[in-house]
Amino acid sequence: MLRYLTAGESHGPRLTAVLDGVPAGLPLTAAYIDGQLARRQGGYGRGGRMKIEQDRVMITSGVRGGMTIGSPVTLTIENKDWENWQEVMSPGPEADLSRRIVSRPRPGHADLTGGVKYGHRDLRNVLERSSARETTVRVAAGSVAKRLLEETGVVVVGSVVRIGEICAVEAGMDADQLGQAVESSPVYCADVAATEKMINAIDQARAEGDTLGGIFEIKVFGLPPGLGSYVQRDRTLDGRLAGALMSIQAIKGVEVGDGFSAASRRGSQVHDEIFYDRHRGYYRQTNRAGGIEGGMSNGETLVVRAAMKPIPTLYKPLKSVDIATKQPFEASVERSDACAVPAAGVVGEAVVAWELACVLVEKFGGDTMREILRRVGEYRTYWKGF
Ligand SMILES: Cc1cc2nc3c(=O)[nH]c(=O)nc-3n(C[C@H](O)[C@H](O)[C@H](O)COP(=O)(O)O)c2cc1C
Ligand SMILES: C=C(O[C@@H]1CC(C(=O)O)=C[C@@H](OP(=O)(O)O)[C@H]1O)C(=O)O
Repeated sequence: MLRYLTAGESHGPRLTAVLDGVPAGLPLTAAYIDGQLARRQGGYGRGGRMKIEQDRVMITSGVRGGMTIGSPVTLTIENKDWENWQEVMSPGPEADLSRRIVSRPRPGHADLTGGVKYGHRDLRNVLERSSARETTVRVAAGSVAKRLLEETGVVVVGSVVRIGEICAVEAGMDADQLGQAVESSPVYCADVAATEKMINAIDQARAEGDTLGGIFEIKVFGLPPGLGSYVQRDRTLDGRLAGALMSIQAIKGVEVGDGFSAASRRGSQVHDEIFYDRHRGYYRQTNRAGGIEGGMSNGETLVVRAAMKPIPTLYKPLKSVDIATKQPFEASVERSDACAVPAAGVVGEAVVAWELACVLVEKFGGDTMREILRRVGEYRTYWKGF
């Protein structure tokens, strides 16, 4: 069984993840994880914090000589901003808790409800952990899953398909084409014409003190069929993926395949007819189901989308109430992202990769990559001839 926990505050010294159940014999380097971390930092629309951070992972257990050894993998990432926050954020008695107190909750953030729930009158104790800074180490964990999937021939590619009102046109590219198009775009969008409009929309929102949300899409190529299950509802692959994507800060909707639009069409216009070819095995001519039927991968490309709300911290003030004075105020903001949909897409890849690695390891078992690869190969042959 694969599992992990993360820890760390946004302005604390570092973020940590401990990954348990990673099979032995997986080639893994810090450089590979750093590449994914850089992608998360790179998307257009980020604020001042990304100019301070240069995320790099330290692997402090579970890997020797570039290869996992089966014991827990510990990943840590430093917060460079910690230097500016030591007096406020120090875990020891020397911390000056009277400085930078937050008593003004932001609408749309965890501040107010988190403060009441945990009894914090200084809402900093809430925002430090609710912050999406935590997604840094989730991307690091997801990178290990991505590596595992790559070894089995599975490729996960995320792309931005909407920023605010600007929508990208579906391009129908294969894994390589899509990956290259996305990587070369400042907003990780495969549609070149839409990209420019998206950048303009972000710039305009920022100039007006406002923020933008959008939609990213994750496609997974080469996934073996039969991952997930229909036999218990908490084992359904779509259920697990939706939960993982919804757990990302500011994600408010998830759809699989045609998702919400399928609700308005007839069954004959929605379901993907089944065909068989001796060389290809079972296949579909359409993929409206997005590669999942009955809670299991069905061998077609997996397609999931997630909708992100606009960033809640606005330069243009929203009304709120100071919890110390109970007086209304209009929030003042030090810094914030204007749009983080491209970054969220990279986080989306990571959480999807993690869930897929979990169900793959559940189905094919094995303490070693060698066992997993052999079983995946046998299963793909079995499926074709079934
Ligand atoms: C990559 C990323 C960056 C984010 N950056 C900010 C930010 O700069 N300011 C902000 O207020 N919210 C930001 N958010 C969103 C908040 O973290 C999120 O809205 C908040 O934790 C409340 O959770 P909820 O929106 O899921 O209800 C970001 C989210 C992601 C995924
Ligand atoms: C630090 C990251 O994102 C942060 C997520 C975030 C929030 O409220 O979620 C608020 C901002 O942090 P700060 O208040 O320190 O500027 C973002 O920069 C990151 O993605 O690495």
